[in-house]
Amino acid sequence: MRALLVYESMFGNTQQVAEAVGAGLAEQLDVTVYEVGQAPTTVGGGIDLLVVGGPTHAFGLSRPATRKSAADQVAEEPERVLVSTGPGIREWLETVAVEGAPAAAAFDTRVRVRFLPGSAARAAQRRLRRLGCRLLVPAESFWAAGAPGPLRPGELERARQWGARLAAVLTPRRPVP
Ligand SMILES: Cc1cc2nc3c(=O)[nH]c(=O)nc-3n(C[C@H](O)[C@H](O)[C@H](O)COP(=O)(O)O)c2cc1C
Repeated sequence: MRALLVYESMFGNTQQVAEAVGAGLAEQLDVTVYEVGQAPTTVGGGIDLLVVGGPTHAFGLSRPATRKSAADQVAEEPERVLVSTGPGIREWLETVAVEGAPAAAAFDTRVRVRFLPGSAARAAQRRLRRLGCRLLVPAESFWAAGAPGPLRPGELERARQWGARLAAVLTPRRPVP
């Protein structure tokens, strides 16, 4: 079975999580991981699972202004590299054509601050549903220690396990871990 994972990342946290989720999915599926600027404009009927991930910006999916704010932050720190330089997951989900009602799931990265609401993954999940996708599991968040980061300890392993579990839910021939 085939999976497509599309991620957006400014500072690199979501990119790392995406690669870990991809590794978990690859334990059972044929998976291709795309940075959103490189992602196809059509998700064909041969894709069984579509996974999208992005950073939470201003309580939801990024917008041009929030991406500019992140890019400005990166520009001030010469050791950092901006990962996504073009449109984000919001824009990709607004324009992509999805064929064949695939299964889907969404994740984000964000900072764990008390009473700070909002999740890019939940916003992406609503859009995936509108595109006719069947959500396999609830939206998942992976935690950064702050903006820009780094990720909290253990989050990459949790991301790999989440990917492996997604694949197992999609192909329940083996017991779900
Ligand atoms: C402009 C901007 C707005 C943000 N807004 C939120 C927010 O509302 N909630 C949150 O939990 N984190 C917020 N963050 C933190 C990011 O979600 C977090 O640093 C994330 O891991 C970044 O992922 P990336 O490295 O893939 O870009 C914001 C970061 C930026 C740059």
